[in-house]
This record gives sequence, C-alpha cells and structure tokens, in this order.
Amino acid sequence: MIRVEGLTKVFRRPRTFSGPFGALRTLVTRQHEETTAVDDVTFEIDEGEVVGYLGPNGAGKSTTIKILTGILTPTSGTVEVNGLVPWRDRSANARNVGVVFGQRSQLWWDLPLIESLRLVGALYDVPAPRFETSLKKLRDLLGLDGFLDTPVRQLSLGQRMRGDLAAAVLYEPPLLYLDEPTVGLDVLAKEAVREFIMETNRIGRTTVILTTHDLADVEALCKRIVLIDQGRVLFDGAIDALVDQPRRLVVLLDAEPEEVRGVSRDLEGRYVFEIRDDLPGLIASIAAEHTIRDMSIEEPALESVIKGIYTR
Ligand SMILES: Nc1ncnc2c1ncn2[C@@H]1O[C@H](COP(=O)(O)OP(=O)(O)OP(=O)(O)O)[C@@H](O)[C@H]1O
Repeated sequence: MIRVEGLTKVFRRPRTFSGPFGALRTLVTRQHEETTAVDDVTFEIDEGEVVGYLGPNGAGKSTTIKILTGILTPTSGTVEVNGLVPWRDRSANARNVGVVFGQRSQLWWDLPLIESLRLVGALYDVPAPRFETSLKKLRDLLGLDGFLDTPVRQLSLGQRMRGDLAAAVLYEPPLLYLDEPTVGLDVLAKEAVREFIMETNRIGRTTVILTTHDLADVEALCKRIVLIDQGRVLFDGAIDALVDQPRRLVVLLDAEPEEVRGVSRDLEGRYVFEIRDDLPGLIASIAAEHTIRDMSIEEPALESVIKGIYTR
C-alpha cells in the first residue's frame, strides 16, 4: 500500500543575521542554511496495518507525512501510495487518504459541524445515499448528535476532534494519517478516539499511520512502530519484539563504582543488571561481593525502551 525508498527532504532557507544591519546583511549575502529533515528513509506499509510513526520533536515525522499526502515534494527518493506518486497525483492521492491533525482543525470554523461534513462530502463527490449512510454510522460511532448543529468554533476540543475524525473518514479512504489525534483530550475522550480508530481499521481494513507523543495510543493501537530521529530510521518492527527484552534488577549497593564492573548505572547511581534466567542466583552473586541496600525489578516499559534507543 505504501512504499517509501531512500526518501530525503532537505529544506533550504536564507541565512538570517541579527544585529543592527542584520536585515541588510541577510539580503546582501544570500547565504543559505540547509536542514535535512528526512534522511534516506525506507519503509513499506501493508494494507490494514496500524503503524506508529514516532520520534522526538523535530525528528521529521510531519515532513514525511506531508510528502505522503502530496503537500511537499521530496529532494530525492521514491514514494508510492496506493500506486500513486503523491506529489504528482495530488488530487487522486487526496481521495485515498484521510488526514487528522490534532493541533489544528480541517473543518470550517464558522460552519455548523453538519455543514462542514456536507461540504467534505461534496468536495469528495460522495453520492447522496452513501453520504447519508456514512453520516448515520459516524453519528453513532462518534456520538455526534449533540453538537452536529453547533459551529465548529464553539465545539470543545474533544467534540472538535470527533468532528475531524468524521470528516477524515466520511469518504471512506483506504488510508488514514493521524497526527496527534488525542493531544489535549481527557482520559475518556482519548479512549473514545482510540476505539474509533480501532473500529475503522477493523471494519474497513483501513491502513493507519499514527504520529503521537502519547505512548498509550501506540500501545493500544499499533503492532508495529517506525522510530525516527534526526530524519533517520532507528527502528522498524513489532512492538512485541522491542519490549520483549530482559527484565532488569536495579540495586543500590554499598560499593564504589570501580568495584562493580560490567554493569550500567542509572541516574540515581543504582546498578542495573539484566535478569537472564536465574534471579536468585544473580542476587546471591551480587550479595556475595557487596552489601545490597535496596533493590527492585523493572519491567521493560515501551517508554524506557524507546528512550534507550534514542540515547544510544
Ligand atoms: N518548511 C520548513 N523549512 C525549513 N525547515 C523545516 C521546515 N519544516 C520543517 N523543518 C525542519 O525539519 C525538521 C523536521 O521537522 P518536522 O516538522 O518534520 O518534525 P516532527 O518530527 O514532525 O516534529 P514535532 O514532533 O515537533 O511535530 C526540523 O528541524 C524542522 O525545523
């Protein structure tokens, strides 16, 4: 469904100077600064997959998504989305994808939600009977009835997000890009959005690319994640494989660092041992050489595993 190979995007912008004559210098020197936002990224996503596309701020996630939606043209590399090259076949590509940006709405601010949805239907040439069937389903699934006639600007964040999700799937695109779809929502609203995404994926085999900083979204929805940092892919694979790492024994010892070799220390100066099979044996071997003042066992949480990958 999506094939990305050697994707690279370099942004070039005029170098700006500050100071009394900064603006003049900026104009005269015409120097440029380059940022490689996406750097030789390759991945494939199959129909029906829900993939978390994750990375710290500035990693290159939005730039990738903008290229996949056809908003940006890459510097090099190839991309195929449902057989189309997004930036060449922009309007055909747009019909294949639904997009939700949690930080800003795609809806018409001054129109009642229902009118916004009707406009989306008209823009995507959804025939009237299909529109009505789709709307009925979405009213039920997303609980839209209480605010269909309210102008979008008056909706709460949770209501607005439900409206945006409805608009993104109204024309039943086979592919959804969701950029921070739960940002700022309360626990119940997050849960409702996650359930809707799961249901959409299940019913329509909709392929979903999810960008989020909320790892609970990822744990609830994705079997696979692609991790990027500084434009490069650091990990691409199943979450299970990532979290399926040894548990760790974290101990506080009465010992000088040079006396304890071959293990790492955490920020609080505790020693971190990987638990292979024999936990009692491990504790006994540590206790034979040092005095243990405190100890705990840590499960590999997705968050700390990901943090570990970023700091490698
Ligand atoms: N239009 C632009 N012109 C110049 N540089 C840009 C432009 N858009 C993005 N960048 C730069 O490209 C890099 C990647 O940005 P991008 O928005 O893709 O990151 P992101 O992973 O989506 O981050 P966030 O989680 O903060 O949204 C950043 O260094 C950013 O400053």
